[in-house]
Amino acid sequence: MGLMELKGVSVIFEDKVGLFKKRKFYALKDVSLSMNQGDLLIVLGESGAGKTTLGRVIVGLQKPTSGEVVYDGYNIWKNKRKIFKKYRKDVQLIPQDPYSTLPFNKTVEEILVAPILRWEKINKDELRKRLINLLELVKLTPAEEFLGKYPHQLSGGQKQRLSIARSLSVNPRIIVADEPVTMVDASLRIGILNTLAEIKNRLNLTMVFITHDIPIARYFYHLFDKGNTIVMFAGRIVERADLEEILKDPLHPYTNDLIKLTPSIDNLYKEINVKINYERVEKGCPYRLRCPFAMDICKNEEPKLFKYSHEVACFLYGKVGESE
Ligand SMILES: Nc1ncnc2c1ncn2[C@@H]1O[C@H](COP(=O)(O)OP(=O)(O)OP(=O)(O)O)[C@@H](O)[C@H]1O
Repeated sequence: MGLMELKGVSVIFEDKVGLFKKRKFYALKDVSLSMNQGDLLIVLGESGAGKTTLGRVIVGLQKPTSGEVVYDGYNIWKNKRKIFKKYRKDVQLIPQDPYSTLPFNKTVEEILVAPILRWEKINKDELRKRLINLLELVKLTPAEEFLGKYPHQLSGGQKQRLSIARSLSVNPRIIVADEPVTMVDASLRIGILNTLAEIKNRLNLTMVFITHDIPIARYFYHLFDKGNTIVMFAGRIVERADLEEILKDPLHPYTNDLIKLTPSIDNLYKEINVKINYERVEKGCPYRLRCPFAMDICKNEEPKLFKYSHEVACFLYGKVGESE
C-alpha cells in the first residue's frame, strides 16, 4: 500500500455545445496511481489533458465522480471529517500562477502565518523561527527583510518562491507542483527548479510535478535521476514509465508527437487550446483523430493501459491480456 493511491478515479464535467446543449466529458477517466513517501511523479501532457484536474483531485480540492482517493490507508471522501482535515493539511498545492493566488493586501509574514495558525498553537518566538526557516528554505534571504513586504514588491520568481513557502508552511508530506515555473521568467526557472528539488530531498517529500514542457520535466528529473512519469491525454493515462525510458522509447503515438514537437511546444500548446473542444471523441481511443496509425479497432474500443516494454494504452501494441 502506497502513501497515496488513486483507484480508478474519474471526473466528469459538462461543457457547452452550441447555444443550449451541454455535453458531459471525462476530465479524468479511470486514473489509477500509487505513490510512496519521497516519490517523484511527473505528469506530462498538453493543455486540457486533465493535469490540473488530477492535481486538484490529489490535494482534495476536486471530488472524483467515481473511484477512490486513498491516503495513509483511508478513503478520504468516505471517512471522518478529522481524517479529511489532516489529509488537506498533509497534501499541499503549489499553484501555477503566483500572481493571482497571493493576496495583494497582505505582507509576506501575514501570508505565511495564516495557514500555520489554522493548524497549530505556536508561541511568538517559535512562529518567528518558523517563518525565517521557511523563507531561508525557499531562498528568500535575508529573511527578515522579506517579512514586511507585499507581493507587489516581489519579482515574479520571488512570488513563486513565496508561494512555495506558503505550501510548505503547514509541514505537508505531499506537494503537488502544478506548472511551477510556467509563469516565471525563463531566466529564473532553473533556480526555482533547483530549490524545489533541494526542498524535496531535504524534507523527503512526495512530489507530483505537473508540466506540459518536456525540457523542464527532463531538467527536474535529472536532479534526481529517477522519476515515474505519466503521459496524459484527454484525461487518460496513455503511457507510464520512468521519464528517461519514455523519452528513449516512447510507445504511444501521442507521446511521440509530444516529443517531436518539443522545440515548438509552446506553439503546440496554443494551437491545441483551440483544437481541443472538437477533438473530444465519444467512443474509441481519444487520440484516434490525430493518430497517424489509427485502425478500425480504435474507432470502437478504448485501449486500456497494459504492460508492453512499459505501460501504454494503445492497440498498436496489442490488447490487455494479449502480451501475457
Ligand atoms: N470546473 C470545470 N468545469 C468544466 N470543465 C472544466 C472544469 N475544469 C476543467 N475543465 C475542463 O476539463 C479539461 C481538463 O482541464 P485541466 O485544467 O485539468 O487540463 P490541464 O491539462 O491542466 O490544462 P491546462 O494546463 O491548460 O490547465 C479541459 O477541457 C478544461 O476546460
